[in-house]
Amino acid sequence: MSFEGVSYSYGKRSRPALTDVTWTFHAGRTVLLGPDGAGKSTLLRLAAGELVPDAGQVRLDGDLPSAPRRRWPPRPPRHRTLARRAAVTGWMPQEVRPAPGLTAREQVAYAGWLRGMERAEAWERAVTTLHDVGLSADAGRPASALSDEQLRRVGLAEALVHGPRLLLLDEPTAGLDPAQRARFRDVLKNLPGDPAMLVSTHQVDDLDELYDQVVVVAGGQVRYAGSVAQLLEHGRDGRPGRAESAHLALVADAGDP
Ligand SMILES: Nc1ncnc2c1ncn2[C@@H]1O[C@H](COP(=O)(O)OP(=O)(O)OP(=O)(O)O)[C@@H](O)[C@H]1O
Repeated sequence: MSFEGVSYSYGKRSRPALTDVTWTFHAGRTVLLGPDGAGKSTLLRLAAGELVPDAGQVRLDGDLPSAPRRRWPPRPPRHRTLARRAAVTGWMPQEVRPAPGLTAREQVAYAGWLRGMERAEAWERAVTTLHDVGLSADAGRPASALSDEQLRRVGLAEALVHGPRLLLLDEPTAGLDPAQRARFRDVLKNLPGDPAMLVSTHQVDDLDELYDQVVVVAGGQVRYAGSVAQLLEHGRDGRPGRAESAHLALVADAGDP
């Protein structure tokens, strides 16, 4: 997936959430870092096809460019592009909500159906996907009765059920305690098929356990894209291996608080 000169604003009067972002996602696991309001969620939502750029293009490998948002009426190729992106990507937003009245299995199967799977296939795949995220025992429970951490795993299963090539996860471990975070990280590490991932987070203590690439976003721009090992060399406090200081140094360089 590549971003080519992508800009996005939520409204005419608001400051752009992303400005002229050019960046290419490479296979593997990439973590997206940056302060609050940096533009991480916006970048992920553009990657998922949930938002359409004001300017520039977000492309899957070899696909058609997405038309700029303000071109009207939208042309059929754009719809085909977005439909394909929905099939190829799996998207987990920051907040996973329980679907009222549905069990965990029904919620995951419904997500599969929305992504174009046959009903029977989605129903069966919901079982294997819930197994993959360690929730087999809870598949028949109402989603609303699950803990916050279990609900995140339902959200992950929803993102995975249709077998995407690229997982896009927006702060999947925010608000979890350290033990829950470690459990969620193990689930991500051991997913069958080892899908490519782009994951935003504020947790920087254990980056190298899961990720190989890092992107740092600040002020709506990509300030750094490279390997985790290279990022760690950016620390200013003379303590190599400290992702926290390395990432803060980059953000400070960008003039952000
Ligand atoms: N729905 C929205 N309407 C208006 N402005 C928005 C909306 N969503 C985000 N923004 C603004 O766009 C900018 C980028 O926000 P975004 O959520 O992408 O940042 P983020 O890096 O994901 O932040 P966080 O780590 O707090 O989730 C911010 O200035 C934010 O206030």
